[in-house]
Amino acid sequence: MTTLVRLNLASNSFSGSVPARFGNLTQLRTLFLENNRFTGSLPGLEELNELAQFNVSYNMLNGSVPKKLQAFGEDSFLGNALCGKPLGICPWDDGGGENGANGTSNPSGVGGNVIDGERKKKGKLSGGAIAGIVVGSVVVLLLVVFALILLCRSGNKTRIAAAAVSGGGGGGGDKKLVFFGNSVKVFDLEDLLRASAEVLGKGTFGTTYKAVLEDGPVVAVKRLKDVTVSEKEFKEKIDVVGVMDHENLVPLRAYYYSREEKLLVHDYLPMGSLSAILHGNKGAGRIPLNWEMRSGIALGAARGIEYLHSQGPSVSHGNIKSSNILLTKSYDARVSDFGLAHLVGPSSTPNRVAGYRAPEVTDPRRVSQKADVYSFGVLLLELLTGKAPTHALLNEEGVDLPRWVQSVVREEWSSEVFDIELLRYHNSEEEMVQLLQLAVDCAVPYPDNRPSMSQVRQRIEELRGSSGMKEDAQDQIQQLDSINDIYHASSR
Ligand SMILES: Nc1ncnc2c1ncn2[C@@H]1O[C@H](COP(=O)(O)OP(=O)(O)OP(=O)(O)O)[C@@H](O)[C@H]1O
Repeated sequence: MTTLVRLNLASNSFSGSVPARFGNLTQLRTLFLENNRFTGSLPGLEELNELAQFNVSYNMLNGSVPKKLQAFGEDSFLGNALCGKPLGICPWDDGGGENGANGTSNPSGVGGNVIDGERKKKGKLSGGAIAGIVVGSVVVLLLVVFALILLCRSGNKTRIAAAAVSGGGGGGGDKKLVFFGNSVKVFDLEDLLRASAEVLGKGTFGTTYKAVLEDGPVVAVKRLKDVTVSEKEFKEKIDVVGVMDHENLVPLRAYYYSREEKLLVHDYLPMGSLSAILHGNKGAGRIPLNWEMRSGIALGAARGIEYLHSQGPSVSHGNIKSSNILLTKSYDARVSDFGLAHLVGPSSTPNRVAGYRAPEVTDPRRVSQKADVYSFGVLLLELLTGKAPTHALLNEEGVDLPRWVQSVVREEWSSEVFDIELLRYHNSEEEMVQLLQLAVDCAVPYPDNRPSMSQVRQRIEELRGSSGMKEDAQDQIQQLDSINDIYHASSR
């Protein structure tokens, strides 16, 4: 039978699948199977190299035309559910029946067993498809590597520009940066939005960026979130902030207000915040803050807050904490973020903010001057102990500083209170104890028992002025005792 050259079974009622054994008829030149009821897919017939005439039209075949048979015309396959060259493209293929390359086809046919079709698609990819996938994968990989290199080089560089501000975003296009007082207008909104920016951190009121303007200054830009007040009220309140002018405040240079976006532009202080310096880098290369620096920072911050309070009895900072005490290169303190607590809605209070909050404060938008004094007292405790304050109930790391100091002082472990980095300054122990007492005075639970910021500033000036006076250990113990007494009195 292998020498058979012509097989014509056309126009019978043959059914079942086309026998794969036809593939053994290697001398076959003619194979006519049309007008039968053959079902299933066509076998590959790989060995039929001599085949010149072929017809399977008007059967019930399905699947793709094997590659070996694709040279025959359309007429050879009509009246079936076959696909691929020379018929239409198979739905599971994009290359004209390439599935049949190895003599296989979809056995279940078009619209038949989809899972099987999928299996074949996955298992029998053409050379072109494989090459495409390889090239595509390499290109994607290169792009990812390139993007990673760019990311590493630029740190967390970004742009402040939001669609809303850049013009088309509905109502922002005609708005401008509003500058305060003597601030030189060396840049405009476009410059600001074009500037390369770096996220400094996310706070209670929004995200703060460091923006480096082309041929201009470096500024800190805060994108406010949850601003609840109207534009009129915002302008009134921010105007009050804008006119504040003191060497211990971070000046507000400009603001931008649109429906979608509210930006505040401050001077950028490269040394960062007291919080970062106290609690940030604990490893090698860390510059420890000595006593002189710490008491100087306490004094600078106290002067800044005293100035704010001097603007009127209802003027308070509202958010005193160590990340809002920024430092110059000579470690002078600059108080930032004043007046913002009155602009934004009562959002969830982060743990680190709650640790500074006076017990009587229920609405973070209404913080009295005495509540500022409480927060400043916690800040002093932070400076002295080196510990980050958090609220006792929310405590994850850090401590409820007033309570902790109270418990330590009660046990009379005086030196335990102070930051280990301060313990080497033996000559300043008395000043440290005095500052500790002041901190405790500020953080008493009853607002009326707290000193004013003027008194606080004065006491810091005095204790710094008394440097190197007496070193009487007995005195220090007495002072610790008096702190103890204050706590006992305040908790009664
Ligand atoms: N003008 C500035 N110069 C340098 N660093 C700044 C400046 N303003 C803010 N930062 C730093 O950017 C970070 C984010 O500040 P941001 O004020 O947004 O949040 P926060 O101080 O942590 O919290 P909050 O919003 O409650 O004040 C902080 O580490 C802060 O010290």
